[in-house]
Amino acid sequence: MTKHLINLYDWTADEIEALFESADRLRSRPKRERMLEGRTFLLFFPESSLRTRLTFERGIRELGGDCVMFPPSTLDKREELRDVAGYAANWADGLIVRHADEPRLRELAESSPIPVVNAMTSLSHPCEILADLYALKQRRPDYRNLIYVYVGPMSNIGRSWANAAQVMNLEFRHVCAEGYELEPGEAYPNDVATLRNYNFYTDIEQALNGSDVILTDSLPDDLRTPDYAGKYQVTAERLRLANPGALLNPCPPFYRGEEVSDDAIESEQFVGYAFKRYLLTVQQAIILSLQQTGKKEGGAK
Ligand SMILES: NC(=O)NCCC[C@H](N)C(=O)O
Repeated sequence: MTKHLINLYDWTADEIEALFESADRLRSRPKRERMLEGRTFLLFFPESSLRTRLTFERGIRELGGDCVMFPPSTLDKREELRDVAGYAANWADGLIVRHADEPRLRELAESSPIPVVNAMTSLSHPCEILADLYALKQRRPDYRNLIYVYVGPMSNIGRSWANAAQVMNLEFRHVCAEGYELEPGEAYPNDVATLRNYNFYTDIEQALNGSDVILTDSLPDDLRTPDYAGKYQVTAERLRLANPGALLNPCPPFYRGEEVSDDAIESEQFVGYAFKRYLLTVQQAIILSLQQTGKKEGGAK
C-alpha cells in the first residue's frame, strides 16, 4: 500500500524512530549515493516559499532525483484529485505539496498511487516538526522525557507539536490566553479530552517553570499587541524559569518584539538556526522511507 505523510498522527512512534535512523545513515555517508536516480517529484509550492521548498528541491537533487515545480493552485482545478494523481503517477514518483487545505491533501493521498507529502497546510506542518525533533534528539538523547511548552495561539506548528506529543508520548504544555485551548478534534482525530499529554495554561511563568523545550510560531495580526507581548512574549527573563539547558526553538519566520524578545533570541538558549540544519536530511529520509513502502505497483490503470 502506498504510504504518505499527511499528518504525524498517521505515523507511529516506531516509524518516526526508524525515520531518524534513516536520517542518521544519510548523514554518515559523506558522499550521498544517487538513491533517487531516475525518479521525479512534483513540488507544489507558492512562489514565496523559502526553506521547505529549497531543502526539498536540493535534497532530492542531491540524491540524483529530479523536481518539477507547480504552484499549489494547480491542485484547485475542477479535475478530480484522483484523476490528477492517476495521470501524474505515469511520470512521477511522489507529490510534495504545500496547500492550505489539509482535507484536500488527504483526499489527494487517498487516491494517489504515489506518495504524497504534506509540506505545510493551515492545520499542520509535520516535516518541520520531525526535523526539529531529530535535531533535538542529537542534543538531548532523552528527548522523549522532556517537557515541551508551546507558547501562543494554536497554529499549524502548535498543532503538529501537539500531534507529535501524542504519537511520541511527550509531555506537552500549551500556554495562551483563555479561549485559545485546543478545540476537540482540532489536533487529533480523537476528542481533545482524550489527549494523553496536553495541558493548557494561561500563566506563562507557570508553564515555563521546569520546562525543557520552548516553542513558538509567528502571531496573527490581532495578537501583535503590547498587551499580548506583556503577557506571553518569551523573554530572556522568562526563559530563566525553565530548566538549566532548556532550548528555545521559535518557528521561522519569527519576529523579535512580538512572540519572542530580542534578548531571548540573543540568549544561549536559542537554537533556531542550528535546528534547521537537519531539515534537508530529514526530508530526504521522509522521501526515501515513502519510496520504499509505496510504488505504482503494476503501473497506473
Ligand atoms: N519554515 C516554515 O516552513 N515555516 C513555517 C511557517 C508557519 C506559519 N505558522 C505559517 O503558516 O506560515
